[in-house]
Amino acid sequence: MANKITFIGAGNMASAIIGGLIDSGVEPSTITATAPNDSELAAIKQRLGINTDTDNNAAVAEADVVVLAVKPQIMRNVCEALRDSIQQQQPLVISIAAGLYADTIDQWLGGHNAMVRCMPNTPSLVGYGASGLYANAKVSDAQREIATQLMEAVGIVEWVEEEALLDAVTAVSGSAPAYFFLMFEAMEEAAVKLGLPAATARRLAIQTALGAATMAQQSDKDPATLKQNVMSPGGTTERAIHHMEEAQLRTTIADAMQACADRAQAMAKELSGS
Ligand SMILES: NC(=O)C1=CN([C@@H]2O[C@H](COP(=O)(O)OP(=O)(O)OC[C@H]3O[C@@H](n4cnc5c(N)ncnc54)[C@H](OP(=O)(O)O)[C@@H]3O)[C@@H](O)[C@H]2O)C=CC1
Ligand SMILES: O=C(O)[C@@H]1CCC=N1
Repeated sequence: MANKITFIGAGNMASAIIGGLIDSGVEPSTITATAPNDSELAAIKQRLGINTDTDNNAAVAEADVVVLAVKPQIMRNVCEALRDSIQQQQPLVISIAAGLYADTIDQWLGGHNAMVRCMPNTPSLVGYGASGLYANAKVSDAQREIATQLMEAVGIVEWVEEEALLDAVTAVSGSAPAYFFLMFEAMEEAAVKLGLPAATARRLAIQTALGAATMAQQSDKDPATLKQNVMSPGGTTERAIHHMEEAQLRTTIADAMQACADRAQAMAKELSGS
């Protein structure tokens, strides 16, 4: 693992990764996070015991790895203000921003940087993250290994060799925790209509998702077979699944994921000015 990691931005995604890193045994004193707002930083410092700074340049000065974790829309200003420090320090730069090309960020940072683009997701907080990674040509094998170790500390890692595939990663894992949370909301609402107390419904739905995910992960059977094993002929599950297929749930999911990937691509074009 790298000696010193600095996160530029200390919001939802950065704090999920930092929380996961600390739980996996990374020493909090080796991590620094920045944000413009002192009170937000005080809370994260107290909760996680890491270093914090409102000065991005100072936080980069001794970093081996700099994780860019601000919103895509402000990335340009943040990077241009960091250009001299990054050029001097030459850290491995990892951007977690959706829809921003490695080349675009590299240019904003002055060029010739070792850049990894990472698409993580928020379950990193609990060690169940799923991250897609892409490296530009400046990234050495040793730096790839550092990026792998960093993100494996909070979940699984898949490398892609074509940057455009990160848009698909965004659709299948980066944004996808929200799809499952929507499913929990919908199942809870429906179960309440069926008469269950909300808290009971929520517990049952979440535990069932956990069980299904764990089975799908551990079993040598594919999801279609596992689904079939729940569907007794003429029984209850068959009726529910038939309803979902009739309502074109698969098409809805495919369209939603396409919209997600399209949005990532459109953001990259808008924000790079191309
Ligand atoms: N949320 C998610 O599930 C995922 C997010 N991402 C990517 O992660 C990035 C961050 O998203 P998310 O964590 O959700 O966003 P948040 O808004 O939660 O976090 C952004 C952080 O950046 C800070 N910030 C704002 N301006 C500056 C600045 N000039 N210098 C340093 N820090 C600054 C914010 O501080 P303040 O609050 O004070 O403005 C905040 O701490 C985005 O690029 C997004 O695309 C990727 C995958 C999943
Ligand atoms: O919604 C977004 O734009 C970010 C990127 C992936 C998850 N959240």
